[in-house]
Amino acid sequence: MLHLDHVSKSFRNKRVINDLSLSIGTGVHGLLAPNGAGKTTLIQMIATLIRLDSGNITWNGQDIMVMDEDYRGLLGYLPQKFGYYPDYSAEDFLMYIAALQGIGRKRAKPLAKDLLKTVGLKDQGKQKMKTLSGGMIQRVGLAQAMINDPELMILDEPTAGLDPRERVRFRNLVHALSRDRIVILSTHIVSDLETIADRVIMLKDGQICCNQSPRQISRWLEGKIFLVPADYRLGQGQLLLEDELDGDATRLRIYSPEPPSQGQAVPANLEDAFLVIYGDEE
Ligand SMILES: Nc1ncnc2c1ncn2[C@@H]1O[C@H](COP(=O)(O)OP(=O)(O)OP(=O)(O)O)[C@@H](O)[C@H]1O
Repeated sequence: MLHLDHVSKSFRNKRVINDLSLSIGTGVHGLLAPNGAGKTTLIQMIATLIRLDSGNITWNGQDIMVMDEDYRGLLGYLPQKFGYYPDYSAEDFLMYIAALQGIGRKRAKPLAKDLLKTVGLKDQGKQKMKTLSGGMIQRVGLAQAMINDPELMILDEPTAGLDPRERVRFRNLVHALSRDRIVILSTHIVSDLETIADRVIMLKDGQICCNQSPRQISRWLEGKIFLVPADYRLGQGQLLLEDELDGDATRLRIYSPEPPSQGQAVPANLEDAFLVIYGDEE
């Protein structure tokens, strides 16, 4: 169990993470927030890459900074921009990562092959990294994060820049690999989480403003999302979520705490929640 206790972090005078407390158990935890909300900062603190200004982070009750290498040994991490050698083959790159983790060559070779198979790159192991597609490179990134069979895996915006097909593939892989471990996946793409996240954690003003399952989130918005005619004028407390094309006609998808004078209630989704929570931001 990972526990964050009253964690704060500022850069210059800007408080990015503000007295944040959070407990995380097994399963996929989606960290969902717009760009600049502090996802990477939070993740880098959990990965011990940057220091907290105050508060502490514990793993099963022990301070992660005190655990030091023991903690890093159970951590798998795919950073937002993951550095690799373009002229290394995927297999050599994984062997190199294994060596950094103190895994001997004899064990590393079958391990690298095994991981490449797991991420669907069995036939690309000998290919140079620079010849792989963006989606394939991210899957190698996932494989390197798995090299020590981590109990805690952190993936920072892993689907950024991937095409929709690769995104779905990556998402399914993460889901398959999440059994019996904690996965923290940061994203600003709602669809990355809708089907695979056990919990969706949203950040606002440096704090957690939502920590629920996608189903709980939909229930929270039940009876509050409506389709109304295109000429509908929004009243107080109502929010325009998006224009929806319905046959030839456009209708407005709105959030309304009370039923509007006209229109029809529709099931809520995670995107609605994102727009309701961050609707007042740029
Ligand atoms: N090393 C740093 N020095 C100064 N400011 C920083 C530093 N790191 C982050 N920030 C600022 O902290 C805020 C949060 O950044 P962070 O990268 O954590 O957000 P994010 O939610 O991960 O967004 P993105 O997806 O754009 O990276 C931003 O305003 C950013 O400019």
